[in-house]
Amino acid sequence: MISTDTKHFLCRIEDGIATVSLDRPERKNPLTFDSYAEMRDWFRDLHYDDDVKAVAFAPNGGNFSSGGDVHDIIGPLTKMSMKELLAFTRMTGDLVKAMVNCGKPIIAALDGVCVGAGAIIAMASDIRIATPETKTAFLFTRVGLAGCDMGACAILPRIIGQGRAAELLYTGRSMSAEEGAAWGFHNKVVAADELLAEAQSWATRIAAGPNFGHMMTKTMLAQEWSMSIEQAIEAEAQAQAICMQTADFERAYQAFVKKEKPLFQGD
Ligand SMILES: CC(C)(COP(=O)(O)OP(=O)(O)OC[C@H]1O[C@@H](n2cnc3c(N)ncnc32)[C@H](O)[C@@H]1OP(=O)(O)O)[C@@H](O)C(=O)NCCC(=O)NCCSC(=O)/C=C1/CC=CC=CO1
Repeated sequence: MISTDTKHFLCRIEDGIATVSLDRPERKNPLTFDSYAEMRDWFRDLHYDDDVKAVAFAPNGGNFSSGGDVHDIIGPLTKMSMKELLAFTRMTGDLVKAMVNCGKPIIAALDGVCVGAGAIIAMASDIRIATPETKTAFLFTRVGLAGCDMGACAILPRIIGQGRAAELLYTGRSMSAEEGAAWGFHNKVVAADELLAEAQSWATRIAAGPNFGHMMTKTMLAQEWSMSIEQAIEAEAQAQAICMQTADFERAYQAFVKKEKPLFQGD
């Protein structure tokens, strides 16, 4: 196992899975200016890291994240110029872009508090596993802001539908794990003591697949929403043709012929 902890979050890499978590459990893991930027840079770099095939984004101390740090961020924001404010809001949006553009599937393990920017990180992940105690709230309106933060109005309706997204983003109310599962936000709900193993098991299963193909799937999942069906079919034709030139595609064929299970290597 390799430990690549950063200044603001914990990171362990084992068998191609990076398990990361925010590291301020005593405050339920809020994000500071620096931790947003560090995480954005980490996801940007991860796209090019061949040692990591998938990410498990874990809670710490029973909570996922309490969102933007009220003392480090919310206070100072009230005194900033428009130029400084825009630099901040663009930087936070860049974290979501980095997650979406990173070609590695991200499995979020959500427990306890998952609010504000924490809910956004959950939303920007590919798969979400929760516990019965998980409470997810896009509570931006509760701090006097618009619900449309970091791409929420584009991404959340795709996951749970426009009406439900509107409800959560206008009211800032908490979505329970049960509701999240019924609405398609949570892929699965498990007991808290099973959560991390469950998320890592999803990550391991996905990492054992054709990683180049996964990168294409992730890219297409993100990009095809703004395409016509014709454009989407053409984009997938091109993506799949490229995948047909990979060694993993050849391996799958050879394994089928030999009646074996393919061992994908991501090339
Ligand atoms: C609902 C809560 C998250 C949790 O409530 P509860 O379980 O009762 O726990 P508490 O006792 O309130 O909290 C434990 C201690 O942690 C401190 N704390 C909690 N949240 C934060 C935070 N976000 N920043 C800093 N510190 C936090 C809390 O003060 C306690 O410490 P003490 O014991 O020393 O007092 C509840 O805590 C809560 O509502 N927290 C605030 C949530 C919030 O408003 N988050 C920010 C939303 S906005 C955002 O996420 C992002 C942006 C980015 C983009 C643009 C603009 C703004 O913000």
